[in-house]
Amino acid sequence: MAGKDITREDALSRLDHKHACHILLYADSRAKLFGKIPIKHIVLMQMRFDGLLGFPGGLVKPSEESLEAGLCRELQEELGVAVPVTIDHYVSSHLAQSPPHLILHFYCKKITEAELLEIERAAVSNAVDHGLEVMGLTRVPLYTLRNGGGLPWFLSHSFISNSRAQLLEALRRLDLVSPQTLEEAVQKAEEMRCTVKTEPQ
Ligand SMILES: O=c1[nH]cnc2c1ncn2[C@H]1C[C@H](O)[C@@H](COP(=O)(O)OP(=O)(O)O)O1
Ligand SMILES: [Mn+2]
Ligand SMILES: [Mn+2]
Ligand SMILES: [Mn+2]
Repeated sequence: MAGKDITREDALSRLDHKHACHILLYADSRAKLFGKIPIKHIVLMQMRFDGLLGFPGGLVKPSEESLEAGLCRELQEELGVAVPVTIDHYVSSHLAQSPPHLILHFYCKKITEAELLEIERAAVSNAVDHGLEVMGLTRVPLYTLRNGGGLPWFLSHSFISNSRAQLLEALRRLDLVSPQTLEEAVQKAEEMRCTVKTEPQ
């Protein structure tokens, strides 16, 4: 996605801009798909009201609340639980090219598998936005099956704003997927996206 990364300080100096904060919550897992494919890590995303994939979070007004307080508020609305987020979980700020004057702050936080399960449970029963702004939470498959299923097919879906780039950057930075697996998955997803486009209308 076009646009450019800027510093947190630069971002916060732009009071005439809109600010949004989103977070990648993840946990280690010993689970195995079909009893043999190690899951290794669980990464949470959400299916939004507009049919696009994105991370939990939302618009924050720095003049009224800190970025982290605003993100915590959004997580309460969208996940139905209080997820403590501090500046320690802050990763980056991105000045979007379009729409203009929108800055996207990104966070990552490692939690336990039990905490992540509790979030998934609470989202359905407690989140005010469940079934409205948030159609539901999803886990990101981090493995690649022989037929290309898993991460490649997930990456071939449509994502909001720069959330796909945020996901890829986080998977690299946190070493949740090997560089080779990630590269291959991105490549396969590209091929699939092209295939879908060429199908007869
Ligand atoms: O996951 C995301 N990563 C980067 N940018 C995102 C993500 N989700 C949305 N956005 C962009 C595009 C949206 O218009 C704004 C506001 O976010 P949103 O979550 O839709 O806002 P509310 O929850 O409605 O407050 O950020
Ligand atoms: Mn909001
Ligand atoms: Mn929201
Ligand atoms: Mn949101």
